[in-house]
Amino acid sequence: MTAPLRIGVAGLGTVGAGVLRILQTHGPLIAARAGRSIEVVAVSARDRSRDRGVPLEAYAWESDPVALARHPDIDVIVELMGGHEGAAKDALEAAIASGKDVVTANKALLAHHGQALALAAEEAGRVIRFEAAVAGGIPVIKALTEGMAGNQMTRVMGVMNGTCNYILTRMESAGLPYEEVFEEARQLGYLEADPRLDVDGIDAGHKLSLLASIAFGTQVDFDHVDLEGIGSITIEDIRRAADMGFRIKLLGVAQMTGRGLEQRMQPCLVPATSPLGQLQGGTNMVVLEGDAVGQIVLRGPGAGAGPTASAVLSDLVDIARGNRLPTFGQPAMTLTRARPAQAAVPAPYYLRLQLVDKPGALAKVARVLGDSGISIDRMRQYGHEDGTAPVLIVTHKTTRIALDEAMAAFPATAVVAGDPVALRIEAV
Ligand SMILES: NC(=O)c1ccc[n+]([C@@H]2O[C@H](COP(=O)([O-])OP(=O)(O)OC[C@H]3O[C@@H](n4cnc5c(N)ncnc54)[C@H](O)[C@@H]3O)[C@@H](O)[C@H]2O)c1
Ligand SMILES: N[C@@H](CCO)C(=O)O
Ligand code: NA
Repeated sequence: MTAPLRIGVAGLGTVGAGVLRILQTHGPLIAARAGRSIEVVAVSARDRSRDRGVPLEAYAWESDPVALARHPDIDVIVELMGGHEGAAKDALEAAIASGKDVVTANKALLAHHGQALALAAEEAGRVIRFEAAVAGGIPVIKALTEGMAGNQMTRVMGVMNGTCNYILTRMESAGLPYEEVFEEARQLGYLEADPRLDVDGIDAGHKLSLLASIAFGTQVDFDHVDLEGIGSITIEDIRRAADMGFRIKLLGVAQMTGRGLEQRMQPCLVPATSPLGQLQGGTNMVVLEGDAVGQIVLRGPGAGAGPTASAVLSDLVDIARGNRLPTFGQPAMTLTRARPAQAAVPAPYYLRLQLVDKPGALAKVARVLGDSGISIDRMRQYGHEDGTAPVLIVTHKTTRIALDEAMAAFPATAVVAGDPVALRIEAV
């Protein structure tokens, strides 16, 4: 058998401990598959004494992750610390500079510095692999980079933040408001240390930007992901959308349009009967569309020790086998800088308005929409409450610009109470 692949693990939290557990329990199985064993030489974390439920005695301890990255007896650094600056970035750069391959679960770091790190790795003849960083245990990077290598990709999309999907589906099933379910998610330990990463769509946006790079051969461009979180989604909209046959999801969509690369991570309505509409709880789903194969739907756990470590192991086995893929599916120097699309491809929208009970109110709203070139597909009015009635409108395809123009004109009609809600309906 070939010499073992020697690894150093930086970060021994949920994922790091999960990786050690798999290596400790499945060592022979993995060695048989990889053609060589994977041996942990040294580990690093902040607190040496903490009980992680896995024995650490067999490994050397490095208190400094950068020193670990420079360790002379290590071939691969597995970075599981997190954060897009500081220790994680320093450790990756040090690893590459000292001739090591890298496996990481750190979507934030790659979303911010992916292109520079990929260039540095390729110049040094090293690889960076990050299956765990996007949709955790779902082998989506592998599917895209290898399984779909013969396709011109047309669209990638998905629900890639389990916490947000948990919150939205729990609001619907328990009939609870956002604030209450958010608190529940916090108590269950689902939220990132900074919950804005989850609920503002940032974490999912990081993941989308990485998929978009591979799918479209473009440099990672997280700054141009159009981000909108789930904080303003109300139980009322979840219920009304359900009445019209939809579910609300924090959905990421990336597609190359005639006007440039569109990247969006925002709450959208999807048909309740579609695979995305059916997705419950903390599960992730990624939809990959290629011109030759059509649509592929992948569903599975996007977080947690086992699923995320499973993805890390897949990268390690690849490296052990000598499968040395470019970071983003093609050499980093050949990735183009995408022109960001200024406006999203037109789509139908869901509009919820609180209409004042006056003769001709509906006609006034319809006129405003018509004046902005928006045509109505379906409409539903509910019973009056306190002199106003909720009205739901599903439009035909329109642009967000036209919709914003119409919404800006609503106050002048004096028949729309409060702020209207507009959500895009995604064809999935
Ligand atoms: N937890 C998940 O389900 C999940 C899923 C996908 C991706 N990820 C990613 O995996 C990475 C790790 O996540 P986690 O949930 O295991 O985190 P965690 O907070 O449980 O563990 C982080 C570990 O890194 C160590 N660490 C952090 N900063 C350090 C520093 N400056 N120096 C030395 N050690 C340091 C900590 O001591 C700890 O052992 C992150 O990038 C995260 O985004 C996590
Ligand atoms: N906070 C993330 C963890 C996995 O990246 C989620 O909820 O999906
Ligand atoms: Na993955």
